[in-house]
Amino acid sequence: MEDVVSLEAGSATAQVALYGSTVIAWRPKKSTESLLFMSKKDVAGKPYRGGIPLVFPLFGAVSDHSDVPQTLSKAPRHGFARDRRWKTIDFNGDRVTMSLTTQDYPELRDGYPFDFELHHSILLTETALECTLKVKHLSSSQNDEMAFHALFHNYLALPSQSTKVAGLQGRSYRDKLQGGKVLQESQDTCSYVEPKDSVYLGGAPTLRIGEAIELKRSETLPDTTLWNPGKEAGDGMSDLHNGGWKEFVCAEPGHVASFVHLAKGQEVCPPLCASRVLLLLGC
Ligand SMILES: O=P(O)(O)OC[C@H]1O[C@H](O)[C@H](O)[C@@H](O)[C@@H]1O
Repeated sequence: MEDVVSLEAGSATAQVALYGSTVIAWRPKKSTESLLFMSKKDVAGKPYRGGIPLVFPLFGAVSDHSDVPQTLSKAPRHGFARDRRWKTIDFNGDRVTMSLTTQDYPELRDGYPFDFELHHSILLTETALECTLKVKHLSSSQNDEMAFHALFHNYLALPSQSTKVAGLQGRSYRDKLQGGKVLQESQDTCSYVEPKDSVYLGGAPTLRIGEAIELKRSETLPDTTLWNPGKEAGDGMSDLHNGGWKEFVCAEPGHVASFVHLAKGQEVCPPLCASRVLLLLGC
């Protein structure tokens, strides 16, 4: 089985790695390069530092949250979906669906006592990339309610020093660099000039990132994290090339400010978590 699935739609292309079901490249029509940042440094055994890693079932570290249920108390940082090999269950040229299940990985139940299925579908069109994550809590679980966070960790190949994000004015946000202090966004655009690590609660369903990218998200993804490590932390990251922090901004739609509680046997779709990223200009 190939490690990477290639998608094509007219002259647009995308690549999805089985490792983490990570979209590692996305080139819409008329674009000569991928619009997704990818680090030039590869550290074996670590998730991709770039593309669109998936965060599930915990965002950040256990210590970042005051409401972590017992069932998530052993979850690794950003969960386990981004560093497991997923399985391709459907492929059709411009669309692929991959799965991660406790049937394939029974050992996941040791730290997260649920039976579940994750299905991640990626659809490419000439101008857009649409990612949909479906979460199913199977009735064979020991526990009645499965708690989780989910997030699409989009690394967009845009200059961190000049890119602005529109659509978050007036929203509350948790500034993770100030211990989670809740502030209100007064600016009509947000920038990444300083280190940035903020979880915005709500906001317009479509965010404009820079000049050319629109990020659309479903109602099931109410939060958006904006992150760039800045120079000091960025240059200290073992999996990021020197100066790499200047080459990306992360705009991450998710359900991470609180936990989703999914009853046993219940499937929330369509879709529980859907993130749509599309090229607005230049096509
Ligand atoms: O280094 P990672 O585990 O991939 O996390 C990278 C970043 O992800 C998110 O954006 C978080 O809000 C940040 O706090 C974190 O630093």
